[in-house]
Amino acid sequence: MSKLSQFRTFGKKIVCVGRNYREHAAELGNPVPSKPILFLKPTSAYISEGQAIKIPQGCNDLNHEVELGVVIGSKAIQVAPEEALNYVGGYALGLDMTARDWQSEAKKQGHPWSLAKGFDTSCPVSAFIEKEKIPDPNNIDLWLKVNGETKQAGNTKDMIFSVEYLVSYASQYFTLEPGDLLLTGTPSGVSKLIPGDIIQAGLGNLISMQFEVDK
Ligand SMILES: CC(=O)CC(=O)C(=O)O
Ligand SMILES: [Mg+2]
Repeated sequence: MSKLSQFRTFGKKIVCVGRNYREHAAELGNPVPSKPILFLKPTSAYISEGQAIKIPQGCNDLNHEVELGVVIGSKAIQVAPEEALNYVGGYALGLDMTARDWQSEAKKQGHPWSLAKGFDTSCPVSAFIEKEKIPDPNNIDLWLKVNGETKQAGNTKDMIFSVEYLVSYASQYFTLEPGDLLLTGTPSGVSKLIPGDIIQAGLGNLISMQFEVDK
């Protein structure tokens, strides 16, 4: 195994978990899942601070979803939950930007969520966070404000599936590689954004970030 403490970067595939908080599943009228719901975003979805979030053409209900991101540090293939944290290289804060109107339509039609979740700029991320700075990823606050008003305030202790379980589960199906990002699902409070909105989000007192929705 590589030296995880030397791992500093990310930017490869984005594996996302859906409905990992009961209150978020409830606010969208979705059932609580019995196993993790996984979907992917393309690497073209990444943006970092200083870049604007673009509302994709034709979307009328762009939502924010603040999420703990787990950065994979070494190749993980079918790892057990007990071993899973050994494959984590660090963390990041991520936004799973969602075209909610497109997602609702896709759900009705039984179609994939790729456009609703994977459009350009749909994955704003913070800087890399050292693994040692988050001794317990299953108990950390995450928050999001829009134009200074708190919209989301949660804690990863309310996740249905733990970080260990999610890394293990995803690794049963996808080889997780160094630099991959696992977004662990959003707490409740998602809301509609409009051009010019300023999003601020943070992970405990560790890190915060700001993104503007393109005017
Ligand atoms: C309903 C969703 O959009 C699922 C999702 O991404 C989540 O974080 O939960
Ligand atoms: Mg999400």
